[in-house]
Amino acid sequence: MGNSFGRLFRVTTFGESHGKALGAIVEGCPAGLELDEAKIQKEMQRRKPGQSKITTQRKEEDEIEILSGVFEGKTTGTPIGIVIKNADQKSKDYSHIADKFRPSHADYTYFEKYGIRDYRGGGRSSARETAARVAAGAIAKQFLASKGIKFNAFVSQVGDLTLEKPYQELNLDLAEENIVRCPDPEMAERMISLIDSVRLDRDTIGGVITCVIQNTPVGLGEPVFDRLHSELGKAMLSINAVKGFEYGSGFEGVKMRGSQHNDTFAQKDGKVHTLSNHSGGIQGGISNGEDIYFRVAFKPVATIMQDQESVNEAGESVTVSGKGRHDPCVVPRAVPIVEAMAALVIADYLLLSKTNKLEDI
Ligand SMILES: Cc1cc2nc3c(=O)[nH]c(=O)nc-3n(C[C@H](O)[C@H](O)[C@H](O)COP(=O)(O)O)c2cc1C
Ligand SMILES: C=C(O[C@@H]1CC(C(=O)O)=C[C@@H](OP(=O)(O)O)[C@H]1O)C(=O)O
Repeated sequence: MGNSFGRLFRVTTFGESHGKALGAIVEGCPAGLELDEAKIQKEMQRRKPGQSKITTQRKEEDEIEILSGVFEGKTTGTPIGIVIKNADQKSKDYSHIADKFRPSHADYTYFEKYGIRDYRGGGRSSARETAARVAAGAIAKQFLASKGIKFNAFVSQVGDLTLEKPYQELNLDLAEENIVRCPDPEMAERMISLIDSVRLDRDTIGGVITCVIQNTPVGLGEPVFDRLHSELGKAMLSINAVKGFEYGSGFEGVKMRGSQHNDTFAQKDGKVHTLSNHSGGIQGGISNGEDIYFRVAFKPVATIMQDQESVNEAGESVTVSGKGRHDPCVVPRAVPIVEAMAALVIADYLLLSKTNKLEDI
C-alpha cells in the first residue's frame, strides 16, 4: 500500500534519498514496445537536481539501469526493473535536525506514524523518490507516443508572476529552452529573477504547472468513482509539495454562466468536436477527444535557510534552520514529474479499455 500506482499499467517505487539507490518496477507495459533508453534518460535529465542555479545544488546524474523486462530493445511483457543509484548524499546536513521536525516537511508525521524515520535527506519523503516515477513515466510516454498521445507540461506561474495567455497561443516547445521551463521567454526571465532573489533572501516560493495532453482517444475513464480526472487529480496530488489541482475551466469556471461555459458540439472532418473546451477534454469522467488540460499548484519549499521555531521528538521547543542543498522553487524540476504521472494515468486507462462496446473488446 502506498508505494504503488495504477491498476493494469502499474508502478511500484522503492528507495530513500540518502540510501543506496532508488528504483521502480513497472508491470503491465505491453510486450513488443521498442524502448529507447536514451529517451528515458532525457526525462531524467529534465528532473535531476543540480541542473541550474535555481534548483538544489545536489549533483546527481540520475543514470538509469534497466535490470529486467527488456530484450533486444523491446519490452517482453514481464516486470521492468529500473535502478537509479544515489551518488551525492550529504547526510551531515541533517545531523543537527536528526531529532527535530522541520515545519511543513514530513518529519513529524513520518515519526508519529512509524515511530522510526530515516532523517537523512527526509528519507522516503524526499522528492528524490520522484526520480523513479519519472523513469516509469518515460516508459508510459513511449507506449503512448506509439498511439500518437503527447504530453506538454510547463511552468505557468511563480509566486504572483502569472502567464495569462491560453496555452493554445503559446509555443509549448519553447518551455524546454530556459531553466524555469516557461514557454514565454520574457516571462521566463522574470520568473528566474524572482526565484533567484527569493533564494538570496534564504527563502522559497511556490508556483503552478499547466499540463496539456493531446490526441487522447474518446472513451478513457470510468463514469463513477474512477473518473479520468479523479485519477489525474490523485496522481498530481501524490507529488510532493502539491497543494491544488484543477482541470478545464477549474475554479475560474465558477464565474461563468452555463450559456458561456457549455462546450458546443459540432462536426469537423466527420468527427464530433467541441467549439470551446471548458470541460478540459473530460465529460462525465470520460475523455471526449479534445485536449485534456489541468493545472497543479505547488507550495513554497519547506526547508528554508532561516531560523524557525519548532519542536523535537521529546516535545521540547527548539529552533531549526535548513542547511545544505534545497530547491528555492520546485516547479522547474516538477514539470517532467507532472508529465510522468499524467502518462502513468493515461497508460493505465488506455489498458482499462477505450470504450465499453462489445465489438471493441
Ligand atoms: C521537484 C521537487 C523538489 C523538492 N525539493 C525540496 C527541497 O529541496 N527541500 C524541501 O524541503 N522540500 C522539497 N520538496 C518538497 C518536499 O519533498 C515535500 O514538501 C515533502 O515531501 C512533504 O510533503 P508535502 O509538502 O506534500 O506535505 C520538493 C518537491 C518537489 C516536487
Ligand atoms: C535530491 C533531490 O532533491 C532533494 C529533494 C529534497 C526534499 O526534501 O524533497 C531535499 C533535498 O535533498 P538533499 O538535502 O539530500 O539534497 C533536495 O536536494 C532530487 O530531487 O533528486
